[in-house]
Amino acid sequence: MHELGVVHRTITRATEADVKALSAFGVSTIHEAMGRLGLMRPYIRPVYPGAKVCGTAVTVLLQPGDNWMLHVAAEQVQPGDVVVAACTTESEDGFFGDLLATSLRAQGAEGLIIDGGCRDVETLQEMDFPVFSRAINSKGTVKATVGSVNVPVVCANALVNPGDVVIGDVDGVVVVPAARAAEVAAAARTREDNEENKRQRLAAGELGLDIYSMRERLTAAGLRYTD
Ligand SMILES: O=C([O-])CC(=O)C(=O)O
Ligand SMILES: [Mg+2]
Repeated sequence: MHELGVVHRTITRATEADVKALSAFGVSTIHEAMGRLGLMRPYIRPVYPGAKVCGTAVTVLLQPGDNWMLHVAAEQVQPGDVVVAACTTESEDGFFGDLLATSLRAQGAEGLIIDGGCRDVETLQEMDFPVFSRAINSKGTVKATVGSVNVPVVCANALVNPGDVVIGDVDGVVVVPAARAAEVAAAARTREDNEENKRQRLAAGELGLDIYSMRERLTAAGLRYTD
């Protein structure tokens, strides 16, 4: 976030196997499985219903109202990447639309996460090119000031290093450090198996109060029942 005017061409991506393992889980499960870390702020939303993405981060540091670096980033994309664009300060301009989506897809990108605005949403939906953004905004941008590509960025409150795994769905966007990807995928599997057991018991009418042995602690906390 502090290096301006730099493109790192060599990055270490999480392995394909780890990305595939994480892609089986939702954002909420992954965020819990990694110790309630890695979540972007909830103002980042899918631009159309059903948008989902999972892949390795190519990071972009944008300047406000300027989308030059997205064109620079397109050249660094490899199949399976997700472009993650942060900005040096808050900006909700429409940095991205269907032309850039066409370019990113041609390079193999899976989607875009942007702490800024996005436009051409109807076409993005037709293309099924998933974008998660902080705004939908027609306002155009210029190409005048350099930022960086593949530097560590803070995007909507989450630290993203190039090569990390980013997962987006209707619940939000979570970032898993490349070095933790296998461990987090295993923890997510355990968590999901455990949830399936709870789901069945709750559906059968058992109460959370009993499944989680809450009664004693509630009494100790001073909860009283009256008839
Ligand atoms: O071209 C731009 O500045 C952004 C856009 O609308 C597109 O990529 O289609
Ligand atoms: Mg456009």
